[in-house]
Amino acid sequence: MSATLDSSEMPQVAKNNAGTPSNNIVNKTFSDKKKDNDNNSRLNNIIKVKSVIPRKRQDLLKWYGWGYKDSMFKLQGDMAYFTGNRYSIGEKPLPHLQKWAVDYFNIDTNKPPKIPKLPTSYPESRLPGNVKQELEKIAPVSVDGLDRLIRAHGQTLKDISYVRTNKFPRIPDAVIWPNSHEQVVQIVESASRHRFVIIPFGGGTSVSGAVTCPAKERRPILVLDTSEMNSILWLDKEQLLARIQAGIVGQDLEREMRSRGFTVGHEPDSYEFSTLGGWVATRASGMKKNTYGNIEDLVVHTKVVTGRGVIERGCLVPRISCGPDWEHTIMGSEGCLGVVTEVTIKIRPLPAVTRYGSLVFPDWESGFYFEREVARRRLQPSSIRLMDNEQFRFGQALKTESSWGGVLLEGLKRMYITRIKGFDPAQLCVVTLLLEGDSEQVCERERRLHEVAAQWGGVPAGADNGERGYTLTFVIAYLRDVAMEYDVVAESFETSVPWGRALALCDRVKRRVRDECRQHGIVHYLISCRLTQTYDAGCCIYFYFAHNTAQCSDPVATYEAIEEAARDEIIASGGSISHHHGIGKLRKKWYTDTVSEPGRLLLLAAKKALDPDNIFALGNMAFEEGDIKDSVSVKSKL
Ligand SMILES: Cc1cc2nc3c(=O)[nH]c(=O)nc-3n(C[C@H](O)[C@H](O)[C@H](O)COP(=O)(O)OP(=O)(O)OC[C@H]3O[C@@H](n4cnc5c(N)ncnc54)[C@H](O)[C@@H]3O)c2cc1C
Repeated sequence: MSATLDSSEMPQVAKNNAGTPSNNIVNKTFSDKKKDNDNNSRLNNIIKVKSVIPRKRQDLLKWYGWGYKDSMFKLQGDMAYFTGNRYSIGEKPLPHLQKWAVDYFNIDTNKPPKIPKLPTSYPESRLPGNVKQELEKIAPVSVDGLDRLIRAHGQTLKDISYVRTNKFPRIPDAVIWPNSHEQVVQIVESASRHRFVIIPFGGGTSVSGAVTCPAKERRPILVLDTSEMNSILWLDKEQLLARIQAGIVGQDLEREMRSRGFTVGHEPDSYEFSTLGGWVATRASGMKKNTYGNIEDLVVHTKVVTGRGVIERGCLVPRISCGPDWEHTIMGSEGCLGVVTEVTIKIRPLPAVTRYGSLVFPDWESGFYFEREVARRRLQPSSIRLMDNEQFRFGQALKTESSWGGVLLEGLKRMYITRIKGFDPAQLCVVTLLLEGDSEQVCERERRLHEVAAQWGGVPAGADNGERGYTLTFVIAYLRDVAMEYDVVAESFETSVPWGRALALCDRVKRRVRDECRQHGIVHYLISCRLTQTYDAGCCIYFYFAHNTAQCSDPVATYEAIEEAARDEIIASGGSISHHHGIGKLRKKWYTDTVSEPGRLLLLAAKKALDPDNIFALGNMAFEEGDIKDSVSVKSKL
């Protein structure tokens, strides 16, 4: 195997600071043996990546919400704007956003925004002093209140509401930052000896409550922050593979790969902050999965530290017919079976051409049938997304220009679409496209897509609109913070569904949400959806729901009750518990209906086999939350 490495930086060889050999957990792993063979060429070229995100995350990121501290929506007078210059709409007035927010949510912009105050006190750490000292010999440890608070949660509405009001029933007792697989082995051994709980923490972007501390846990909880484990261990240009530590953040990974002429191509909307290990642990899906695959298609090999030892396959092969693929037990295990420390992942040469595109359709059904036909013919470009009319209008509200009507409906294009084609602006829908490949492939694919679009009344609406659609994806995540400042709660939920049931599902879920709002006395709300991924057998539908909380004594509980009703409707309509957001604690209720009893028992058996002491007591999926009794309950169920 000819391995070519790119960095001249010296390796960060893992140190056992405690000075004790790792005895309990398997000492020599398969990939160590492999390293012995390839040592000379690989070890000298480990690339320690300098992450955009510092260890003190709070220096760069908001402690109470989404993303960078310097990036947020602000309402001022009758104008809205987005601060900072990290995103294309930064520091530009958004003349339509405030009117849109008032129209939909009846917000009172004269009231001062509710900006949360940093807590002044935190629960005392329950980590015993002797254990802390032992851990400090392995890797840096913090018991600082804010370090613990910001790693007590992910990004669900409840998480963010609790962090803003300092209402968490339980936060971690300490945070540790290992920088190597070997250090993780020692930490897990220590947990086994001293009976504390470990929560693996990547980017904290979970939207399922997966990373949130189990409220009932009585043992000390240690958050194992993977962010210092972000080295590229080797990169093989011939085999198009790279072995990477699991804590690398998406944007760092992509930047490093691009600078060497490659891409992993996995771009979930959270990829600025989420990590490789998090993607594996949640079975993530990226926006360009049509070209590069979802995470399960990209991963070739994982190395995982469990309570029972290190689990990994002994060879690096593209496929193996060797019984059920247990690596799929790790993918989607949501931190409950162990810590993913290293991942071998496919890489691709950078495409010669990246082209955006957009199409306008007279209504949702036409756009939907276009997408269905594209999937039937397997014509999907890297990304293809259909937005409903509500989202089209929201896109208009985020325009930086002052003329109402929007980019899509400007000038001649506007006249063509509305007057000549006769599209109703209150019905029309937009498809955004992202095409990658060589110039000829991209042109040919675009031509064929336009041909199919024409059959469903679709009209090309230009590259700028497509690009804008994709780049705005990253700022949309910032809206919830400003919404909460004006008493609006918001969240997204998603599903996968067979083609034949998708249209009915969208209809029924929207109707159910409207009915629920009526029953809860909610007048001002938004329910909207888009079709974000397509497959041979169906698609992913992604809903946004937001409402004014004026009528709600407990806004989060009301939101959750409505989302729960929506999920019941999804399941009744033939949809799944989740397409890529995972189960966590939020969607556990539907786990047993999704997986039959033998399936649940198989998961519990895997837990018993890999984590007999219930070190990873996160309480996600089929596992009960928390305290030491739960490990017994897992055992007794078997
Ligand atoms: C704005 C926004 C957009 C999003 N868009 C997408 C999207 O397009 N596609 C998508 O799939 N998801 C998306 N998500 C969800 C989320 O980003 C993914 O679930 C992501 O994979 C989580 O990665 P993370 O590193 O942030 O993990 P975390 O949130 O830190 O953890 C998630 C779970 O994985 C476990 N875990 C993390 N690292 C490890 C590890 N090394 N070993 C073992 N367990 C580990 C944790 O214990 C936890 O149970 C989005 C979320 C937000 C807030």
